[in-house]
Order: sequence, then structure tokens, then C-alpha cells
Amino acid sequence: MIVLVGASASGKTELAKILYRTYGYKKCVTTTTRPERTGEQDGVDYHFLTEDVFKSLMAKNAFYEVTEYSNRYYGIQKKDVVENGVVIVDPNGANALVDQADDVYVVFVEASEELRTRRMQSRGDLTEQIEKRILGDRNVFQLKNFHRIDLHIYNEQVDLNELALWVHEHYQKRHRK
Ligand SMILES: Nc1ncnc2c1ncn2[C@@H]1O[C@H](COP(=O)(O)OP(=O)(O)OP(=O)(O)O)[C@@H](O)[C@H]1O
Ligand SMILES: Nc1nc2c(ncn2[C@@H]2O[C@H](COP(=O)(O)O)[C@@H](O)[C@H]2O)c(=O)[nH]1
Repeated sequence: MIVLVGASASGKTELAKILYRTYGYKKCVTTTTRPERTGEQDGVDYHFLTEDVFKSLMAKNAFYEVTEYSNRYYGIQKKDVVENGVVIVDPNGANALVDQADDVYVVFVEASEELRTRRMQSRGDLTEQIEKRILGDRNVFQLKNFHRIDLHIYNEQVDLNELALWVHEHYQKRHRK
């Protein structure tokens, strides 16, 4: 499983879409209590749950891990981790998978704060939310917070198709070892 990790608007979602579309990876849909953004779909982008339902699943030990981000819960349900999958999580999620799951390949996606701010503005995020994410991400996405990184990539003015090919090839190479 490819685990994509990176700060907000580093490009993880777009990169993942190419991995599904072009190379046949399957999406591991995670679960959140945050509201849907315009264009997002329940069961496709996330499993969107109320806090009560989320907590009842926690009580049933349904998650590999649960984290809080921007005052909302996010979690990887055990049932959603599939073979040849791609999952997008923060360092807590990546560490939980590295420690507990098989065949985990962690890809850290980086882009500058300036570019990420512009991308968030273009997708219509609120200014206050952007500032909060930029500041919060400075602490969260530090190398020291990861148990392991297998591939470190930079999505700064590059062709995302080439970046996706790079990730796919490196992941496959590791499989052939
Ligand atoms: N290499 C690129 N070239 C052009 N646009 C890009 C590139 N990478 C990302 N973008 C654009 O930046 C925006 C943010 O990208 P994306 O949604 O993939 O980020 P993300 O890391 O998944 O963010 P979040 O964690 O906040 O959901 C999108 O509108 C996307 O189209
Ligand atoms: N540890 C986990 N992190 C997760 C999970 N699902 C998503 N994420 C991360 O949350 C942020 C915010 O995502 P957004 O869609 O609200 O912009 C992002 O960094 C994701 O990587 C999860 O199950 N566990």
C-alpha cells in the first residue's frame, strides 16, 4: 500500500487520482467528521460521519488509528485498508500503518508554503482556515515526526503525471526486491 503524506495542498489528492486512473491502484477511503467540501462525495472522498457515529466505531475498535486535525476527527478503518491501495493520511496515520500493517510504502509530498497558500486560495478555502493550516502544518509535517519515509518528493511546479510515474516505479521496484 502506498501511503501519501504531506501538508495541506501539497498535491496528495491529485497525485493519488493519477495513481488510481493510470496505474490501477485502489483508493483506501478514510473516515472523517469534517463537513464535505463542494464536489466531494460520501464513500468516495471520505466516509463522512457524525461525531456520535465516529465515536461508536472507535468503541468497537474499528480503526487502525484516529487523529484530530483542525478540530475534526479522521481515522483509518481496518475494513478500508486494501491490497494495492493508496491512502492519504497525516504522520500519525502513516506511523500507525508502518507499525501495524503489511506492505506499507510511505511517500512524503512537499511543496512550498507560498505555492500551497495559492492552491488553497484557488480551491476556495477561507483565509482564516488557510492561515491555520499553514501554521499547524509547520509542526505536524516535520521529518522527526515520521517513524519511516520510503520516498521524499517535491511537487513544486512539476508535471504531476511525471511525479506519479516516479512514485509508481519506485513502489514497484521495491516490490521486485
Ligand atoms: N503539480 C501541480 N500543478 C498544478 N496544480 C497542482 C499541482 N499539484 C497540486 N495542484 C493543485 O493544488 C490544489 C491542491 O492539491 P490537492 O488537493 O491534491 O492537495 P492535498 O495535498 O490533497 O490537500 P489537502 O490535504 O488539503 O486535502 C488542487 O487544486 C490541485 O489541482
Ligand atoms: N491520521 C490520519 N490522517 C488523515 C486521515 N484521513 C485524512 N487524513 C489527513 O487529514 C488531513 C486533512 O485532510 P482534508 O481532506 O480535510 O484536507 C490531510 O493531511 C490528510 O492527509 C486518517 O484517517 N488518519
